Order: sequence, then C-alpha cells, then structure tokens
Amino acid sequence: MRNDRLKFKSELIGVVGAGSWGTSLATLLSSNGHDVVLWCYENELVADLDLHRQNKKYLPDIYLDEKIRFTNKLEDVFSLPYVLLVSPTQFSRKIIESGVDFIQKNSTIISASKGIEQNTLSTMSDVVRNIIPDSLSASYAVLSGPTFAMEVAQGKPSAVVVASKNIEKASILQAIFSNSNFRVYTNCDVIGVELAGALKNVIALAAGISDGLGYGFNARAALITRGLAEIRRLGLRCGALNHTFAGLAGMGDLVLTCTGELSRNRYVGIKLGQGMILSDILAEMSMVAEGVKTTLSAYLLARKYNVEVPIIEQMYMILNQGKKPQDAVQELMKRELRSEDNSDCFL
Ligand SMILES: NC(=O)c1ccc[n+]([C@@H]2O[C@H](COP(=O)([O-])OP(=O)(O)OC[C@H]3O[C@@H](n4cnc5c(N)ncnc54)[C@H](O)[C@@H]3O)[C@@H](O)[C@H]2O)c1
Ligand SMILES: O=P(O)(O)OC[C@H](O)CO
Repeated sequence: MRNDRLKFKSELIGVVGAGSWGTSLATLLSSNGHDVVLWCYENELVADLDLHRQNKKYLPDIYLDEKIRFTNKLEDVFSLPYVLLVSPTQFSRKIIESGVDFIQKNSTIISASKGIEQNTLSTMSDVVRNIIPDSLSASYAVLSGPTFAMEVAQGKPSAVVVASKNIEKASILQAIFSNSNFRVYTNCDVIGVELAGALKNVIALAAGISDGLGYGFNARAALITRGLAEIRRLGLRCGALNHTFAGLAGMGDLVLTCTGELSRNRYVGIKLGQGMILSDILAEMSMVAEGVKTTLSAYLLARKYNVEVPIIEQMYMILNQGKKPQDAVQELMKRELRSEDNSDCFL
C-alpha cells in the first residue's frame, strides 16, 4: 500500500537509550526534522554529549545535531507522544517500569531492541503490554531489520520494517523514519518481526564460532540456512507469519549479522571459536551482544513449545554449560540424516 501521508509533520520523539543504535536513530530522526530527546543511562554521558556533540563511547565520529536534547530524566522522554525504546532487552523492563507514570494517553511506543527476556521469555511487545495499560498506549510498533548503527548514522542506504497491529500507525511511523537513505516497509506481524530480530543474534554467534574455528564459507552458509529454518519453526509456533522470515527482519538481518564485520554477536562467536572464554570476551566489551542472553531464552522457549532447534541447543550448551565449540559442531554434523523439507514447520 502506498503511504499517502505526504504532508510533513514534525513530531516530538523520546529515544530511550543512548547506545549506538539509540544514538544513530536519534540522529536519523533529527535529520528528518523531528524534535528528539535522547535519554542516557549513564549520568555523565549527558554533559559529555552536550559538550562534544558526539557519543564517543557508543557511536564515535558522528556529529549529533544541535537540535537533539540529552537527558537522564525518564520523564523527559516518556512524556512525549512517541517513545522509542532502544535499551538492551534485559534492562528494558526496569526502565519502562520507572517511566510508566509519565506516559501520556494515546502515546505511541516503538521498540528497536532485539532480544528475549530471560526470566519471562517475553519479547518487547509482551514486556510493554505487561507494564503499560492499553488505555495509555494507543499502539505499539517494532522497528527491525538489517541495520548496523554506524552505517545508518553515516547515511549509507538501509532498509527496515516497522510492524504494528495498527496499520495506520505503521504508516505514520513509516513516514516519520523514512528518508532517501533509510527505506521503511510496513508489516503487521509484530511477534514475527520481534522473534526474527532476537533469534538471528543466536545464529550469528554460531556463525562467528564457525569463522573463529577456521571453517569456511560453506559452513557459514549452512548455518545461515539451517538457522533460518529453526527461527521460522520456533516463530511459527509462537504465532508469527511465515513470510516475515523471508523478509528484511528475517533473512535480511540474519545474513547481515552472520556475515557483517560490524556485528558484535558475530564478534563474540569468533572469539569463542578462537578459544577465548565467554566471561573474558564480555569483560573486554563496552557494547551489548544480545544473543548471549537471548540464547538461554530461545532454548527455553523452544523447549516450552517442543520445537526442534539443534543449532540453538548447541549454542545454549556452549554458552551455558561450557561445551567445546568443536564438540558442538561434531554433534550437529552427526545428527540423523533427514529430508530438508520444512513442512514439519506447520506441525
Ligand atoms: N548497534 C546496532 O547496530 C543495533 C542495530 C539494531 C538493533 N540494535 C539493538 O538495540 C538495542 C540496544 O543496543 P545498542 O547497540 O544501542 O547498545 P550498545 O551496545 O551500543 O550500548 C549499550 C547500552 O546499554 C546501556 N546500559 C548499560 N547498562 C545498563 C543498565 N544497567 N540499564 C540500562 N541501560 C544500560 C548503555 O547505556 C548503552 O546505551 C539492542 O537490543 C540491540 O540488539 C542494535
Ligand atoms: O552488532 P549486532 O550483532 O548486535 O547486530 C546489530 C544489528 O542487530 C544488525 O541488524
């Protein structure tokens, strides 16, 4: 459907989370002419961003427009008509709980985080639904797809989806986020887009391990393809729509994260494949690799729904039970031979 929202309207948007993606999206929205307030978790970051107009820790060398305001008060962002959640998933519940009292009636909540909560196995739409009463939030949307924050901030062409059950709202958000370098497609499959974005991180860890072990392009392509079969199988059981997994949030983001040099999840996998210990790898990182925590959630979700996910299961054993990556690969390769036919997805 064409987006006929031709007349430009500047919106007030609160971005919750000044990591690389939150900062990049704040820049994008500001350059699109919107008024943006960016909430920082670290108190000291506010003064630093104000002074240098650059997020040196999470998005270095990108100039932050004078129009973007920085804050550490949740009220300043949660009280705006559009609230864009971009914190790592495992921290998001606490942040939303602290901000819920400031939310205005009929606000629009958008999440751009990619993960599944460990304790509850909830995606971000579930978390938001748990905390924010329907009477307050008129609509929820998820923004996802193959996007490295740095490339978006540099204005390199990218394409994403914005999914909402409220199609009119998805269209409005499409117009708010789109520009000549950032192409937004609408989608109605909220759970599918959320699960695709979260689960691809687990497969990217596996692809990184494969590269770290010195395996070749064949192994990587096999992991991407069979990984997508697992993501689709689990997603369908959770109520997602099949076509989502062939789209930008599905195959698009999976390919990017399993092959792109900028992926933090793939990086963690490479280091694991090279023999480093997980805690040492994470101790050296200031950024988040969501797949590390989401692996446990994905494994438990698959067990809950009795879905076969061999790659995710081996990733769970590597990350949570100290299994050697080489042993995990052997186990995957020695599984009973079978048909590629995925018709069992629908069972
Ligand atoms: N970076 C990307 O290219 C990219 C692209 C698409 C989606 N995402 C998703 O965006 C979300 C945010 O990731 P990011 O890459 O912007 O983050 P990041 O790795 O760049 O930075 C980490 C963030 O976590 C915050 N943080 C650390 N401890 C915290 C705590 N205790 N409570 C609250 N916040 C805390 C930091 O302030 C910082 O904003 C993730 O779900 C990620 O998967 C990232
Ligand atoms: O760096 P990663 O692995 O967190 O991936 C970033 C984005 O999710 C890619 O779309």
